[in-house]
Amino acid sequence: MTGAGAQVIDGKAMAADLRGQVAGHVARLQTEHGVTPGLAVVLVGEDPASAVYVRSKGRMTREVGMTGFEHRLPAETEEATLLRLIGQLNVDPNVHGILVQLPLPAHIDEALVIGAIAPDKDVDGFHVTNIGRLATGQAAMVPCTPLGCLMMLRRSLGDLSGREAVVIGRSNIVGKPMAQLLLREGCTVTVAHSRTRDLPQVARRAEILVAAAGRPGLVQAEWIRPGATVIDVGINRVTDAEGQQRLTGDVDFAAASQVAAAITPVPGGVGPMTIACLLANALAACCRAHGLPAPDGLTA
Ligand SMILES: Nc1nc(=O)c2c([nH]1)NC[C@@H]1CN(c3ccc(C(=O)N[C@@H](CCC(=O)O)C(=O)O)cc3)C=[N+]21
Repeated sequence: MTGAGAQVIDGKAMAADLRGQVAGHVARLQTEHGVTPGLAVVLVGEDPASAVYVRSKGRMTREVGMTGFEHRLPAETEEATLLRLIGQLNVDPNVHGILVQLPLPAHIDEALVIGAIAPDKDVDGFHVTNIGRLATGQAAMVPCTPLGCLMMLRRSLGDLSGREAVVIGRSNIVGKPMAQLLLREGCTVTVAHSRTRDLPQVARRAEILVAAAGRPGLVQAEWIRPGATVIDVGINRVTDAEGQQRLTGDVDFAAASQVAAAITPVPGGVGPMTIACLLANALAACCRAHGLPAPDGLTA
């Protein structure tokens, strides 16, 4: 079962397709209801990697026909100032989704800031209300990265129920909500992390392996059960032997491809789907704000 070469799940193409569907719904909302979804992105500080994501989010927001609002605040912005801005965005009828780019500077309490976002505008799905809704099976705004991963898994495997899933990583933004989503799909879910004993052996149980540890090349070929579907959430900036900066995942892609049945690449896998799901969440938030049902199939 090895050596055949895994099917590469094309996140870039899936994301373009999803954005196309979002654009269709945005156009329909405009003609039938005179409503344009608005997405506000707040960036505090000058982190260059963050600035790149904010720019591509802004471009794609406009490409699908939504209104993008960008708020760039200096790194020394006071917490109270940021909270005041969120308060204004919460009541702005033209803003249906709010994303505060993380991480925030150390002097700002992230939990306080996320908690200040109106849950129905929380397109990241980070507010405790949305996490609680997800965990109890209520309609929730689902975090974009796990949502994108789920869509790719469904595309690759169809029904996920009864599958053995292992998530490596227990972060609030990926590992924990990913585990909740897989549980909701009927998977048997193990959440492994840096303290897990014999991580390779635990990983080898997985028919579905989600690597979200933030450690470049952590997952080796021997960690993978033959025929597994591998989702690589890692987006690590590394310097290669020639001194070139490049992006690499948490999985040793070349080696893993010889064992897995299907695998996502980095770049071009989870990253583009994350942004497309953000737009899908903003569309859903806009629909609900106007008493309309969120379009089927675009969210979880
Ligand atoms: N509140 C909040 N929500 C986020 O969703 C959030 C955040 N904060 N902080 C930063 C991280 C990072 N993130 C990425 C999204 C897409 C790509 C992406 O599309 N990457 C491309 C490559 C881009 C490149 O070449 O740099 C790819 O993987 O193919 C990367 C990173 C969202 N984040």
